Amino acid sequence: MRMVGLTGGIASGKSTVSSLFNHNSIPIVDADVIARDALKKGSGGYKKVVAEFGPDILQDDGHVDRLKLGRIVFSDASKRQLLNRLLAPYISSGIFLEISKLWIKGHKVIVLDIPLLFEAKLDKWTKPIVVVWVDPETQLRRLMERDNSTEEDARNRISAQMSLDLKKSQANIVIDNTGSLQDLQERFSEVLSEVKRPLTWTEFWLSRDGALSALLGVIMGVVVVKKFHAFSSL
Ligand SMILES: CC(C)(COP(=O)(O)OP(=O)(O)OC[C@H]1O[C@@H](n2cnc3c(N)ncnc32)[C@H](O)[C@@H]1O)[C@@H](O)C(=O)NCCC(=O)NCCS
Ligand SMILES: Nc1ncnc2c1ncn2[C@@H]1O[C@H](COP(=O)(O)OP(=O)(O)OP(=O)(O)O)[C@@H](O)[C@H]1O
Repeated sequence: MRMVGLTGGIASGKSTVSSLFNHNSIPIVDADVIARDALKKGSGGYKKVVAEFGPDILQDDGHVDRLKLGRIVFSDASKRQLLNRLLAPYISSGIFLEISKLWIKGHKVIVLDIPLLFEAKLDKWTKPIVVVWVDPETQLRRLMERDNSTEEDARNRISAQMSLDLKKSQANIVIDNTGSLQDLQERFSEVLSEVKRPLTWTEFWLSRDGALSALLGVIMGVVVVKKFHAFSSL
């Protein structure tokens, strides 16, 4: 199985690119969705986070006030590290579970949309790594427009992540998303054909069909050797 890593900076356009993959029948594992589940009221992650951050981060209905928690962690690196540490086991096991489900279904190519792919050192499990890059002014503008946030909040969120230029330098494929959605669609078509090229042997053996072929090969090998032994001892 080929596990494509999709990452970038906040509001650089990862979700937009991941929906293009989805429209082309390539399944997505979305770490933001898994992280949201990990903070759902009553979950293990929720309990740990509330125990550490206190009930002040809750809304009246008991759900986490994400805007409030976001303001706290994106303006304080130590609080952010604490939140990351508390949620990391739930997020990584959630990612593993989603990958396993797709493996069982026999998918050959999947995309892991993980904003903190490099920061969480998950990059070593994915190849190729696609980084969605935008120039800093466009990133700030799109983030403020999308989240209806102040410049200060937006800048805090951007600086909570590894620099987008550093991510770009570690990518196998870069999508420059500074232009229009039409430009993005054109670049995406090139990327899609790269991502869909035939699997390498390693990727094939890591897929469900490859693993089953290997298992079948071993079983047949054992049967042939046993038959040969039985025949030669006559
Ligand atoms: C702090 C929280 C509650 C804010 O929620 P909110 O709904 O405002 O933002 P959302 O979850 O949609 O995240 C938006 C983007 O913020 C960035 N981001 C999220 N968490 C982090 C983090 N810990 N460090 C740096 N950037 C982050 C990502 O680019 C993400 O795509 C939430 O982001 C959270 O629980 N973060 C910790 C979990 C995590 O690490 N998520 C990223 C998955 S790899
Ligand atoms: N090429 C583009 N032209 C104009 N707007 C765009 C373009 N690409 C993305 N956008 C818009 O920019 C915003 C950020 O994009 P998107 O939500 O895909 O980013 P993201 O990287 O997934 O963000 P996050 O890290 O917060 O999950 C969205 O409002 C999206 O509609």
